Order: sequence, then C-alpha cells, then structure tokens
Amino acid sequence: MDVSIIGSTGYGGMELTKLLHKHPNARISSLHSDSAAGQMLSEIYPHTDGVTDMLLRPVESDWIVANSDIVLLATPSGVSSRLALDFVDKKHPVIDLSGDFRFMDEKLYEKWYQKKSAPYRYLKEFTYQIPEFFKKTANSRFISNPGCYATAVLLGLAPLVQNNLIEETIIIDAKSGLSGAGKSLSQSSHFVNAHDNMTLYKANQHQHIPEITQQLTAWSATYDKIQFSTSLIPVSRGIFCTMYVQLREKKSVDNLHDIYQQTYLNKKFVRIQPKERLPDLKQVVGSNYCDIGMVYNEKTNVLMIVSVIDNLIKGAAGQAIQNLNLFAGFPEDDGLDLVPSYF
Ligand SMILES: NC(=O)C1=CN([C@@H]2O[C@H](COP(=O)(O)OP(=O)(O)OC[C@H]3O[C@@H](n4cnc5c(N)ncnc54)[C@H](OP(=O)(O)O)[C@@H]3O)[C@@H](O)[C@H]2O)C=CC1
Ligand SMILES: CC(=O)N[C@@H](CCC(=O)OP(=O)(O)O)C(=O)O
Repeated sequence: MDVSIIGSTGYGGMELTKLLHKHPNARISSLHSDSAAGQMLSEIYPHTDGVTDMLLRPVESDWIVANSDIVLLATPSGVSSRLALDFVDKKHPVIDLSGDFRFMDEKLYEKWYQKKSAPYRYLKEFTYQIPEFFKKTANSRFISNPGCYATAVLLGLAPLVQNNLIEETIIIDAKSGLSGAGKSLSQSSHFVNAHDNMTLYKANQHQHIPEITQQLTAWSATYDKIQFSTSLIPVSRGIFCTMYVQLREKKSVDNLHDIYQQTYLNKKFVRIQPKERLPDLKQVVGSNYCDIGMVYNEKTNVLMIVSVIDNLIKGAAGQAIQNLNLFAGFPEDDGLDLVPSYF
C-alpha cells in the first residue's frame, strides 16, 4: 500500500515516517510539506540521512490522489478540515490525526476548538475510530484518529463504562510531555518554563472533554460529564492519566481485574497490569502500548485507574498506523512491533 503523509516535518508526521519505514505491507510513496517543499527531509532533520530521507513535495491533492492509496494528515486542527475536503470529494482514503473530524456537530467543534468547522456533509463521512473497538461492519475510508489524552482516558474507562459500574462522578487528572503540544514553540513550552516545573492548563476548557464524553455516552448514556484536568510535565513524551471513580457497588479486586482483562482479551496493545500494580510512564514510551493498572479503596469505594501511553505513538502516529492496518486488512500490529526503550 502506498502512503502519502502531509505535515511531514511535524512531530506526528515524523513519527509516521519512522513507523512506516519498518512496515512490512505499506511504504511511503511521498512526503508533503507546506513549510519545506522542495527540500530533502535530511536538510531539516539530519538524523534521517540514509534512512528515511526523501524529497518533501508540495501539498497538492491531485498529485497525491494519483500517486498513493491513502493519505495521512498530520496537520494542525483548522488545517486538516481544509485539506481533507478534496480527498473526500475524490473518495481518496484519509486518516486524520487532528481534532477536525472527531465530532458530527459543527457547533460543538467551533465551541471547543474556536475554529471554523468543516461542513457537516464532510464530517459525516468520517468514522471516529479507537482501534480496540473497531467493528468490521463500520469500515470507513475516512478515519478520524482519536486525540492523545482521549485515547488514554477512553481505554482506561471503557471496561467500567461499558459495564455501567460507575456511580456518577468521573475525575480525570492527566499529564503530558511537551511533544504533545507539537513542534511550535510557545511561552509554556519554553525550556525555562517547562523544565523542573508542572503547569495545569485549559482547566474545564480542554477540547478533549467533548471528545471523551461523546464516546462515553455512546457506550452508556449515563456518563455525559467528566471532571478533567491537563498538566504539562517536563518530559518529552508520554501521557500519565489518573482517573478516580466511585463504583455503584462494592467489588473485589479480582472481579475488577477480570473485567479489564476480559475487555482487552486479544487486544495486543492494551496491557492490563498485574493486580494492584500501577504502570509508570517509561514502560510505554517508544511503543504503541497503553498500560493500565488500578487500585481499589474499599473504605471509599473509589477505584483509581492509571493509564499511560506515548502521546506520539499510541496517542497519534502508532494509533493511525493501527487504524491503517485495520482499514487495509493487514495484521493490526504491522509496523508496530516496538520495544519501549525505558532507559
Ligand atoms: N503531538 C501529539 O502528541 C499529538 C498530536 N495530535 C494531532 O496531530 C496533528 C499533528 O500534530 P503535531 O505533529 O504534534 O504538530 P506539529 O506542529 O509538530 O506539526 C504539524 C505540521 O503540520 C504542517 N502544517 C502546519 N501548518 C500548515 C498549513 N497551514 N498547511 C499545511 N501544513 C501545515 C507543518 O508541517 P510542514 O510544514 O512540513 O507541512 C507542521 O510541522 C495535530 O492536529 C495534533 O493536534 C494528535 C494526538 C497527539
Ligand atoms: C501537551 C499539549 O499541549 N497537548 C495538546 C494536545 C493536542 C491535541 O492532541 O489536540 P487535538 O488532537 O485535539 O487536535 C493540548 O492539550 O491541546
């Protein structure tokens, strides 16, 4: 399968390039860049010299449609919504990493992203796809890849929500490394601000709140609100997400653990930790794994769940490749046999 990437010089685009380099059934047919068209990738990133180096072509949809089987959009929200339209019109398959096609509702998108939405007739062509819950019947050629925080949260809560086990309040405290913000420098990602520091941002205003509740309510209508906070932590990669939920009734640790294992039976990329063990960040960084652990407090009846991912892999490029594999009928782990680096 021939794959084109747009937004090639961004963090997500670069991660896609790296993963596809090792893919047994897909190859990169072209890299496209707005800022660096005409240059070689190695002129911008010398580490790609002799490995994944390629010419960066301009972003031209006709050329891409003629020369690839699918296009991956690793572009910012507000840009994907513009670029995708030509491909949808031409029925050329798309996987979009941005937030632009995650809602079926223009107003909802505009409220949370503060940007103009793609028209509804395009939104409705896209399927929001968490690969672990992919249904063959819903196979779509236009796929909206879940957001990074949303991925960690939804995988961590799915077993409880799908089985209606939560009393009401869901409190989520998520922390992300700086690559989650993309490569553009901002005041908050400046070394002096980020190093040795922790900053909570977008309190009650994060754009992944409606994305998370949209999926939770699709699983069980009761769960239409969450308390969600996001913080920057001084690491390059990784999302560490702690969730607190009060259960409807008391459960044994064995029972809860079984429910999680059952939900992710044969789901290679979700690893449920042994009972009472919580994952750390580095055990997933550099891989497509989402590791989930939990601790139950019998006195308060609160279950604390910890879910960790690499934001650029399971939270973005790795999940996009997983979705590409499902779309193409390739084994789900093609190109994703990655060992976390840990040290
Ligand atoms: N970083 C993360 O952890 C995650 C990111 N995402 C989403 O994935 C997408 C990519 O994120 P990320 O790689 O971090 O972002 P970056 O800012 O690192 O890269 C985005 C790239 O898009 C291209 N681009 C920017 N503006 C335009 C434009 N006007 N027209 C065409 N291309 C443009 C640029 O590449 P070039 O100049 O080469 O075209 C840029 O490098 C975003 O939508 C983000 O929200 C989703 C989950 C996690
Ligand atoms: C650390 C950091 O800044 N992370 C970004 C995540 C960006 C992202 O994934 O946004 P969409 O997928 O919704 O486009 C944020 O919190 O906005």
